[in-house]
Amino acid sequence: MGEGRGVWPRRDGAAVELVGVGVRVGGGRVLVDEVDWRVEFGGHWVVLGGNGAGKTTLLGIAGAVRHPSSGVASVLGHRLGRVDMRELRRHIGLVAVGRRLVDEELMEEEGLTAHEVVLTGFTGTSAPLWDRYGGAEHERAHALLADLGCKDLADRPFAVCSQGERARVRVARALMPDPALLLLDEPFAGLDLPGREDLIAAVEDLARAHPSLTTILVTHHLEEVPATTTHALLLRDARVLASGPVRETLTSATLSACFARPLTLGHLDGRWHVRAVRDGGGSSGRPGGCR
Ligand SMILES: Nc1ncnc2c1ncn2[C@@H]1O[C@H](COP(=O)(O)OP(=O)(O)OP(=O)(O)O)[C@@H](O)[C@H]1O
Repeated sequence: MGEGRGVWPRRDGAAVELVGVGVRVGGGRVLVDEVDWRVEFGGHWVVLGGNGAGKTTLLGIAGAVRHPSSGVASVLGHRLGRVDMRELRRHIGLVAVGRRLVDEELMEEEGLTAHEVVLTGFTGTSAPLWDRYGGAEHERAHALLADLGCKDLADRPFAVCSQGERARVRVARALMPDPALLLLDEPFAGLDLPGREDLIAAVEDLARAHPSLTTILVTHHLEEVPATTTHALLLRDARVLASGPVRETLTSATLSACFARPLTLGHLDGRWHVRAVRDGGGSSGRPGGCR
C-alpha cells in the first residue's frame, strides 16, 4: 500500500522521532517544548500527564496532523515538512475522542452510519470520499466491526451510538487503513467497566497479533494501561519529565512529580494501579507490589 504514491513506512528509521520539538500558538503560548522522543517500530507507548500538559498536541504531531513550530519531527521515517501529510496519514490509525483530531461532529451532522464512519478511516477524512471505496473496503469495514464485536451496528447512525459502541467503532475506523502506527487518544473515556476491560483486551490482542504494529496511547488512568505496553512518556507543563521502558519509567516517584502530588503506584498481573498517598504516609489498598 502506498508505494506507488511514494509515501510508505520506512522501517530503517523510527516510527516516530522528535528532536527538540516545540509547538507554539498565537500570543507565544507554548503547547509542547523541547521534546526529544524516539518510538521504535513495534513499540507500545503510553503517554501520561495532567490536563493541558500537551499530550494531544504531541499526538497531533505523531499523527502527522500538525507541524512543529521548531525542531525536527519524523513519522514512519518521513520528515514532516518534506512529505505529503495526507499520504503519510494513510498509514496512521487515529482514535480520538471529540473533534480535536477527527471531526465527529461533522460525521454526526452528516448522519453517517457506523459502517460509513469506519470507511472514512480508509481515507483518513472526517467526510466519506465515496469514489475511493470499492467492494474490498466496504467488506473490510464490516469485518472490522465484527472483529470489535459490533457488527450489528453497521447501519446505525453514529450519532445515536452509546459511548461504548462509539469507542469500538472508533478503533475499527482506525484499523481501516491497516496502519503501521496506531494512535489512541483516551479511547476508554466514557466506557463502563466491562466495556473498558473488553477494549483493553482487544488492544492487547492487537499488539500480540501484529508484532510490527506501533501503538501510542494517551490516557489519564493508570488502570487503563494495557499489559502489552513497553514504554512510557510522562509530560509535565509541556515538557518531557520522564521517558523510557515502562517498568523503569513508571514509578511512584515519577508519577508523583508528573501530577504534583504524592502517589503510590502498584503493578499486578501486568496492569497498573495508583493511589494518592494519604496523610500519615499510607495509601489505601495495595494488592500488588508497589514501586
Ligand atoms: N490552538 C490553541 N491555542 C491556544 N492554546 C491551545 C491551543 N491548542 C491547545 N491549547 C492549549 O495547550 C495546552 C495543551 O493542550 P493539549 O490538548 O495538548 O493537552 P492535553 O495534555 O491533551 O490535555 P487534556 O488531558 O486536558 O486533554 C492546553 O492548555 C490547551 O488549552
